[in-house]
Amino acid sequence: AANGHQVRVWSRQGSQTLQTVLEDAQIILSAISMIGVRDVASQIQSFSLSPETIFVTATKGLDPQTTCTPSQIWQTVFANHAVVVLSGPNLSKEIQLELPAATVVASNIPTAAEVVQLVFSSHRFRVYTNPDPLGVELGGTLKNVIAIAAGVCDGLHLGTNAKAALVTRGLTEMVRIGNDWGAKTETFYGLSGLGDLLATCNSPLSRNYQVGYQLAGGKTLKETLANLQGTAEGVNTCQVLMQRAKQQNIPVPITEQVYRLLQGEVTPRQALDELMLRDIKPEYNY
Ligand SMILES: NC(=O)C1=CN([C@@H]2O[C@H](COP(=O)(O)OP(=O)(O)OC[C@H]3O[C@@H](n4cnc5c(N)ncnc54)[C@H](O)[C@@H]3O)[C@@H](O)[C@H]2O)C=CC1
Ligand SMILES: O=C(CO)COP(=O)(O)O
Repeated sequence: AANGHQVRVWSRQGSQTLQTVLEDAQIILSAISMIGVRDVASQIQSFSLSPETIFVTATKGLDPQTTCTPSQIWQTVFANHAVVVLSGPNLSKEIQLELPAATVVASNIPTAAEVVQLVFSSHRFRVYTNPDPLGVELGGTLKNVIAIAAGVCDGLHLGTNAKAALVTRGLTEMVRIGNDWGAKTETFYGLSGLGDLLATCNSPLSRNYQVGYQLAGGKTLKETLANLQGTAEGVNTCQVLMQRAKQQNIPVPITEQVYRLLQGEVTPRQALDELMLRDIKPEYNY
């Protein structure tokens, strides 16, 4: 809107129908939480859209049934449309305050990513393109699980060394899973991976971080989620990730402890001990 584009917003709480809001849209941006993506995509499928309409997805989650990413869902439903992933260290409260931020847009159709880059770039929002949509999307999605762990780390007052180790080894875990999925390693070292890790693992504005912090303070997951404003996608993502890591035999020790903590199988302190007492090993298997 700040760039002079006509913007219409739809939410299921609003008075306008989805069809009215999407009429003649050149770009459709979805920031629906993961749980609603498939439902909203199938509603839109029955509308008549211009073949030029570009879909942009900002959701950071994984489909529990299929392990599909949100962009894979949009692309399956709208096979003939360009789909662009938008992801980065973008805590919405800061963007609302017009503080400077950067993000990444990625698509299999580079010209579509360039259109979206132009539309969203402003003197307060710097947008980079990237040719690896899967990596960009997985960066934003997988870091939510590490942000829960980072909240636990701070909630237990484990110190800066512990946090640095956790985030760094968390990134290694993200690269491992991402590579197995087909994403490029470098993408995870960019804004949508490392960048988003730095933002969400260090900010109480992150809902995923808040979940970990509250659990470390002795709250149950139910109590924590009941008091949370917005969606902490990492809770569901962690389940999907564990399932996939087991199937593919990928070592994900941090994700596994977050999973066990969310299931109530370990306390935050036990999860910490389990991580610290693992077999010693080289940092990388070159
Ligand atoms: N791409 C990026 O840089 C960022 C992405 N996100 C992601 O954006 C998504 C939304 O985050 P927030 O806006 O903070 O969460 P939120 O919980 O505040 O909003 C999600 C919205 O989705 C709606 N929704 C859920 N199911 C629906 C359905 N079946 N039909 C219609 N609407 C439905 C909810 O009513 C809610 O209004 C999350 O996946 C989050 O991880 C969040 C921050 C930055
Ligand atoms: O992804 C985000 C910012 O980039 C938002 O993080 P949370 O979903 O943890 O609030």
